[in-house]
Amino acid sequence: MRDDVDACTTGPVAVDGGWREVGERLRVLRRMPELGGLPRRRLRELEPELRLVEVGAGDVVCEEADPADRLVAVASGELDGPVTTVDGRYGRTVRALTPARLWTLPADTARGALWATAETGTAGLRIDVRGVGRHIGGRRTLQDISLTIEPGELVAIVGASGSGKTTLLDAVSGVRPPTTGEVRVDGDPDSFGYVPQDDIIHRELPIARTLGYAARLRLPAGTSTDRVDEAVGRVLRALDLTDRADTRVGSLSGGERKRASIAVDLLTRPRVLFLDEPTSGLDPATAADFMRLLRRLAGAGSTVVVTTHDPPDVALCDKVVFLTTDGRLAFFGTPDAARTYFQTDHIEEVYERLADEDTPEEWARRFTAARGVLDDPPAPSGVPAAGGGRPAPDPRSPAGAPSPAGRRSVRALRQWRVLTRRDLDILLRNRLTAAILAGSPVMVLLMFAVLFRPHAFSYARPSPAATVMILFWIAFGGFFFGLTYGLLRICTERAILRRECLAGLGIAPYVAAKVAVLLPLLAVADAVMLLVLRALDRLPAAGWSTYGELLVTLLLTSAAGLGLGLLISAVVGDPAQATMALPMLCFPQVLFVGAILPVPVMAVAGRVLSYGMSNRWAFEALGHSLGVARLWAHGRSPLGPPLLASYGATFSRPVAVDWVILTGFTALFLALTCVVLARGTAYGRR
Ligand SMILES: Nc1ncnc2c1ncn2[C@@H]1O[C@H](COP(=O)(O)OP(=O)(O)OP(=O)(O)O)[C@@H](O)[C@H]1O
Repeated sequence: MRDDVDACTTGPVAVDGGWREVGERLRVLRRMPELGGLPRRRLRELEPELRLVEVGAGDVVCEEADPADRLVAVASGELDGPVTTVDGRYGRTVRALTPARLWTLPADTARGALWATAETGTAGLRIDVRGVGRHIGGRRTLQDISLTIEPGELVAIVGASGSGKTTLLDAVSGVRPPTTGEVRVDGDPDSFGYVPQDDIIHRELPIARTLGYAARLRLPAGTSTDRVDEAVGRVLRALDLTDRADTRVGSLSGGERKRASIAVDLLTRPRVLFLDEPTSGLDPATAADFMRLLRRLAGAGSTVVVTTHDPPDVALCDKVVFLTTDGRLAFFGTPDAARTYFQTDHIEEVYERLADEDTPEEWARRFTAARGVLDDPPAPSGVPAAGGGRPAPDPRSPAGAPSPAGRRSVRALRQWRVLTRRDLDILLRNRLTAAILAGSPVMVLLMFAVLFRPHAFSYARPSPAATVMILFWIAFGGFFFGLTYGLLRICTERAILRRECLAGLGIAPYVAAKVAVLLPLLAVADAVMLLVLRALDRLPAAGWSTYGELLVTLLLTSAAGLGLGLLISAVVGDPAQATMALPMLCFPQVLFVGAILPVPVMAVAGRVLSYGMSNRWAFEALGHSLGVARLWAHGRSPLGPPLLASYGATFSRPVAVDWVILTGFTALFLALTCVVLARGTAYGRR
């Protein structure tokens, strides 16, 4: 985006407004609706950027091809239409109808000011990286990196593909802590943003809605709805996304999605912001625009660290980190110092030099020797300047990386409420998922109806073998619904969760929100299953209390299935693995439940395993509630008594005991889910 109005119009020439111009500027800025509400201090910062220009009749004031290029206030004369706003809403060519005098301000500058004003944040943080290394799968992907990033600096990490840029960013940000060395953050970060390479916002929701939920999760408890809307509107304006506010994230272009992704972290002004290749996939103009926005964020005080492949990005940064092809530090300093150090005019040539000349060890050794005379600031007292120092961890950041302690202002209950609403919103908007959730119980019910004959529970002509199968498959149905409802819920949004944990989200509210949304749906599916099977006479006539008991049992087995599904979803890496795990989770719950083979008849190992099957307790509770022992013993089927003998005391346990066991399974699975997620998200431990 160009800063100079003369560059893209046919006529405008800057004029000297004399002493009156100086007094006029602030008044003009205040009149510009796009800047309404900016504090006087910010307007004063914009003042020098405002220019008075003259255009002749018919001259182009603003070109369609350059939407959002500038803001214009007409001092005298007439234009043939409104000029582009800061969010680029008009985007049309505007000409002067008469000779005119105009005040012009680069829209990029205005956006930067809006952005910097988004929150009255405090200064950025200083980050000391000392002797950081990382081993992945027995391989050293990062080796002995030591550098200091000052508050408010924009720093680029560059290097060849596979050189360890993302690994370094993750280590510095704490997303994946280093295996050796440490990262110290000077101060207690209460705002910490991380924007990974992938799109990591829910694709189902419109961008404004996504930001609304993100704001409610990030802004302090008690923030009013108006304030949330205001923050969302401001960030949308600052990132040129206002006219896409109601567009589903999945329907945005790649560049728009990138901006939407960073917008989430700009709702609260982060003191430190890490971005992994934020400009990849953007056209050069958008990429430059984006980097200038980061530049302004750093200018407003935040510390910003990006990885990038694009040399033009580096030019806008205060410092650049060059990595050798095997993850060593080849250089750290200003871009100008880099050109001097590598004796080249162009940053892109550094890549070639690092790849083709000398070994990575030699580059690293040379920089270690040279860094004393370069512009790397001296290490703070007590911290070695480079090369594997291992000072004692900073008590304020015990993990050797920024701690989340300061960001617990959003209470767990509030997080749970926001996440529950968001999960429900996502579920309802994703029609395919909603159809599968509603459709699978219907399909299962249809199969039951086709499989079982009516009257199996009739006292006059019971069918003991059929009653066993009906009980078992109902129990399994409840378990299966829960399992499948939970299985894809976490693994599909793992990156989003990791990012939200960095912003202060608690794991427990996250898991509790999943349960809060899915359990009522499961209750409906279970109740419908019982009602339909009763209506079709596959279940016996019995009082409300009996059916109430059956429903509680089914809901508890569904809850256990849901807990197991969420646990597996937390453990696996992606949806394909979760889907592959499904049969392995179902088989034991069929074989070791005691329906196909009664527990007393099983081999010892099978009997032991049956204790760990939640379905076993559901099956036995259902049998107890429906009085199958009495039916088999005294019903008119000669098969009943011998069958009962093989089942022994299976159905004699009080239902309440089975309920306690089923509740225990659910609690255990959910607790394990939280533990797994906390271990998998750097800041999830809370
Ligand atoms: N989970 C992992 N398992 C195994 N190796 C890994 C893993 N993550 C990264 N690596 C390896 O570590 C090295 C550095 O990876 P990293 O993603 O940090 O590089 P990069 O410089 O960011 O690459 P690019 O520019 O292509 O994104 C690579 O060789 C990569 O294959």
